[in-house]
This record gives sequence, C-alpha cells and structure tokens, in this order.
Amino acid sequence: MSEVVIRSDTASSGSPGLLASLDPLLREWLPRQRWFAGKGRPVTGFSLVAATELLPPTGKLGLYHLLVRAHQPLTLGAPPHPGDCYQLLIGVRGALPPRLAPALIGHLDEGPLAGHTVYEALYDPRPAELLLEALRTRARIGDLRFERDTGQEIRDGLVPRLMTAEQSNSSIVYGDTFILKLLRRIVPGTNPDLELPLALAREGCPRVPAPTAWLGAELAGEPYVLGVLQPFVQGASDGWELALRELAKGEDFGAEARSLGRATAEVHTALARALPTVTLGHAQLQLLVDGMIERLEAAVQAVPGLRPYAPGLHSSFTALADLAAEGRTWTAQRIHGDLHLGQCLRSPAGQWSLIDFEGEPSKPLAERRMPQPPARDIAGMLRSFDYAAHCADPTVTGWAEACRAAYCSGYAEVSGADPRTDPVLLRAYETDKAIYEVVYEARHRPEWLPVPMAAIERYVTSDLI
Ligand SMILES: Nc1ncnc2c1ncn2[C@@H]1O[C@H](COP(=O)(O)OP(=O)(O)O)[C@@H](O)[C@H]1O
Ligand SMILES: O=P(O)(O)O[C@H]1O[C@H](CO)[C@@H](O[C@H]2O[C@H](CO)[C@@H](O)[C@H](O)[C@H]2O)[C@H](O)[C@H]1O
Repeated sequence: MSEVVIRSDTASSGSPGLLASLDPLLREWLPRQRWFAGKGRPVTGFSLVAATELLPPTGKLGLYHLLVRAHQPLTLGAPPHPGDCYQLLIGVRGALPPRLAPALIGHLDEGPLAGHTVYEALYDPRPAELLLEALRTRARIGDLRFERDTGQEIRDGLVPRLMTAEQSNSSIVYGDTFILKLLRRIVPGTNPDLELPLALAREGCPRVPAPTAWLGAELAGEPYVLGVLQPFVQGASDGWELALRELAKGEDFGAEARSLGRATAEVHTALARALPTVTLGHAQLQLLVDGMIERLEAAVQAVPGLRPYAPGLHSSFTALADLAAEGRTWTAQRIHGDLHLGQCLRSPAGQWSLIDFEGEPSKPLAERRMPQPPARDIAGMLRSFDYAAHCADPTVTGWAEACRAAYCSGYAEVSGADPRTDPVLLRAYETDKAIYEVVYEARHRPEWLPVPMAAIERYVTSDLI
C-alpha cells in the first residue's frame, strides 16, 4: 500500500475550484441517493465544509474526501436551517473502467479537472483499501482522524466490497472480517453509533459487535464521527429476512422472538450500568408527551391522510400524561433508539447481535442521546413484528401477536420487568413509532405507506392489549 497523501483544505463557506465544477453534477446525483435526507426539495447549491485530498489527481486515480453542505429551500414554517452536511468520497479518473459504471457521478467539462470523470469512490477497491489502511495505522490526514482499538488486530489484504443493501449510510465489508460504516449525513457531536457500542464493549456485553476502529474529524472546534469499523458477523441473517422466511413457510417465530427479547434486555441492562439513568416525573413526562404531540402535528402536515386519525392518536399520548399527573414515575436510560428486526443479526450459531445505534437519523443528535424509557425500543420491535406480518400477507392474524408475547416474555426473563405491565406507555410509544413510520414511508418508500397506516387505523379503534 502506497503512502496516504495528504493535503487538506477546510473552508467554512465558498466553493473552491473542485466543488464549483462538481456542483452541477452533485445537484443531479445527490438527491437520487438512498441516504439523501432532503428528498422532495431541490438542491440549489453546495458549500464546502471540508475537503481532504487523499490522492492527487496527477496519478491514475485522484481521491477526495469531502464534507459538503447541500442548500435546499426550507419547507413552509420550518425553522431556519443551514442545510444538511454529507460525507462524500469522490474519485477522479481520466476514464471510468466498465466495472465502475454504477459509480458514475458525471464528467467534468470545466475547472481544474476538466475532461475527467468523477465517481462514487466507495465502489472502487483501491480507495476502500486506503481507508482501512488509514484506520490500521491510525493516520492523521488533514482534518481526518483515524483511530482504533489497539487490542484488536486489523490484518492487511482484506478484500473490500461495497454493500448494496438499502441503507441510511454506506458500508464496506472487508474480507467478511470487518464492516466499515461511513455515515452520510454528518452532524457535530458525540455520535451514539460509536458511543453506545464502545460503552457496551466496556461492559463486556456480547450482544453488540465491539468497535474496532473509527474515523472522525474536528472542524471549527467541533468533533464529528464519520465512520465506524466493527467485526463482521459472518453468515448472519437479519431478523427481518428471517421473519419473512418463517412467515412464507407458515412457521412460528416465537422462539426467535423470545431470544430477541432476551438480547434486547441484555443490551438495556448493560447500557443502564454503563451510562447515567434518570427518573422521569410529571414535568419530564409532560415534555416527552409534548414531543409526541408535536411529531403527530408535523406528521399530519406532511401526510394529510393521517388527519382523520389525529384525535384518536392524540388520546394515546394524553393518557400517558394523565398517568404522570397522577404521580407515576418512569426510569429513563440510554437505549438503541431505532430498534427493528433489520437491526438484529442472528449468527449461524443462533446468537443475536444488535447493530446500528445511530437512532432515528432524522432526529437531532441531542434528542437521540437523551435517556429514554426502554419501552421505546420495545415498541420499535413490536412495530417490526407487525410490519413483517403485514408485508408477508396483510390479512394474516395472530403471528405478530404471538411474537409480541414471546418477545416481552424473553425481555422479562432477563430484566425482571415485563413491558406489557405498562400498556399505556407501550401504546404511546407504538403510536409515536407508527407516526414516524408513516412520514418515513411517505418520504422514502410510498408503496409501503399502507403498512404503518393499517396500524394507525387499528390503534384508534382498538383497546390496549
Ligand atoms: N457487524 C455486522 N456484521 C454483519 N453485517 C452487518 C454488521 N453491521 C451491519 N451489517 C449489515 O449492514 C447493514 C447496514 O448496517 P446499519 O448499521 O444498519 O447501517 P444503516 O445505518 O446505514 O442502515 C445491516 O442491515 C446488516 O445487513
Ligand atoms: O435501518 P435504518 O436506520 O435506516 O432505519 C430506517 O429505515 C427502516 C427501513 O429500512 C425503517 O424501518 C421500518 O421498516 C422496516 C422494514 O423494512 C420495519 O422492520 C421497521 O419496523 C419499520 O420501522 C426505520 O423506521 C427507519 O428509521
């Protein structure tokens, strides 16, 4: 591996040469990416937050690490926002070999690199190897900081491949040994996707792959987490695939759901040991309920089909506020924050691991890092059983309910607390999650919208179970 080179140029505004010539190509390419968070609004321009030249364009391959802010018009009534910042790894070549055709961003007609082709470099093994090498050697490249747990070895020669799964970020698998997740939408601050797995590793919790290495930057005095490398769980199936497979065969998922309940409780128990917990009294609960109501109101604006259900949904939240007003308290702790079947990997030996502690990517980091009742994660998983059943066959009955019972029993076996003993809290969180899902699906996968909408309809017409 040749030496990682390195020049860096950090700018808080303005568009140096490369970005100016990339601008029209990115405007067209960026909104088409699965991980682009600003769908539905045009990109009107970019500003450069940081640029690091990893390989100069004088060779066969030029390579740039860019953090760019995408400017988009605000939606009516939204608070002022500078635009989301995205992490890009841009390759520049004279011509793109056919194997890299899917990575094409476009051709540069002007600027310092006129005549060159620009592409998404994560598809290219050479840049991917360069990133792993930088992590292995704990490189400092311009603003970029590559760190690692020196207790874990990173062998050379691991062959990289970009994952093609539908993702909110982008991941490269190295020789089925490691997986590097590069975060796409970047926000300053401590990122729970690194913070929580590190805390769990310190607690010796085996249900989460321990981070091996990570990549970050400090820009304008603020830390940014840009990527995390962790051991790859070989031959794993995720809970979503498994659930759909069992549903297709007409088989029971009870034993797996119960084991998932146990795994969730193990992670919650370890997080409660590792990081502070707090008691939520009336005032804090009211704030939490206010947040749910605000999200409902915003969702109704975004997806008008929700409007007829709004009063019924609202009452799930006020029922929780009423309990708090009567003096009930709850314990809050750090949780996963976006738990669903797709975040659970089962090894061929039958062990479950939980991944992706980033939380709901659309929420502010400070909110994602707040202690919350564990019921929020549990509700996320219960919603997922419902999703799987509905996707397999919208008329199927009993499957999601059986998973729910098994999952809650498994959870109680490890934690000592059965989530079903607090039905008002659980229903409020299931409702909140289904509302989030309605907005998520409307924005990203409109054909899936009927799945959370069916749950919304059920919640407003059924009693607590
Ligand atoms: N440690 C791991 N071992 C095996 N596969 C993994 C591992 N971590 C993630 N994956 C795979 O990568 C996919 C995306 O990872 P995830 O952390 O959920 O990214 P995103 O936040 O982009 O959705 C997962 O659905 C899973 O299939
Ligand atoms: O995995 P991500 O962090 O990207 O989470 C987002 O995307 C998920 C879909 O990929 C979405 O999950 C919803 O769909 C799942 C089935 O595909 C289902 O199992 C989940 O229960 C449902 O919420 C998740 O909400 C979103 O944040």
